[in-house]
Amino acid sequence: MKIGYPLILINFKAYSEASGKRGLQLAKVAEKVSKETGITIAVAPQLTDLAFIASQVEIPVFSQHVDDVPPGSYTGHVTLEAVKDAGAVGTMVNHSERRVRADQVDVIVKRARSLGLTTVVCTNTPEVTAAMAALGPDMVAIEPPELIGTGIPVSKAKPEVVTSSVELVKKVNPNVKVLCGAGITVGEDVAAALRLGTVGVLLASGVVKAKDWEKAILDLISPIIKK
Ligand SMILES: O=C(CO)COP(=O)(O)O
Repeated sequence: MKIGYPLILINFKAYSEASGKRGLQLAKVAEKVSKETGITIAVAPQLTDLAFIASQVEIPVFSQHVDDVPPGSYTGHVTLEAVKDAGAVGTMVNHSERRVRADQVDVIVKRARSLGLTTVVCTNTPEVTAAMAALGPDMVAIEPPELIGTGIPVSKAKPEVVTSSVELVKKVNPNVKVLCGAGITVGEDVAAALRLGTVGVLLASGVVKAKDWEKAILDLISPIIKK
């Protein structure tokens, strides 16, 4: 499954609005808009819904988290192999709501690469973004935790955090793509994020909690749809 840029990655988190059947409905809406516009819209459903959703849509599906353990006697853990078997194209790592240690990120990124899985490592400051970029993920997603869920977009409230993250990643590992997230809800927030040098956004409540998912997604991508 090809991931194009700019990328819109919708994190369903543990929101009841996007779990079970509703999660599939939202993924189908994302797929519809992606197919109609040619913009890559990826989804990160709850783990319990991942395999079912991945089997029903032709857009990239990510896990929200994985553990740094191999298959084996690890009760309650989530392995990279399991999310790959479930149909995921990749995984988020170290989200501020599901932090893991840097040494675990290192193991996960290396093992994901060997399995052909795409990694999006979440970070909270430019310095942490640089450190995580050094581990060689496919993407980093800079998300100041204090803005998450506020509707106050990082790309407008803290543009300097985004630009310094982009600049540091260019220095440390220019192969790593930079996303940003936290408070992103409308097209202008996405346009601002792209102007700051990112190649996409990671978001949740602006879509998951919207009354009209299709309208919310179309608004988000309105600045990037080929005129
Ligand atoms: O945590 C986030 C995405 O992973 C951002 O959340 P919001 O889009 O709800 O601010």
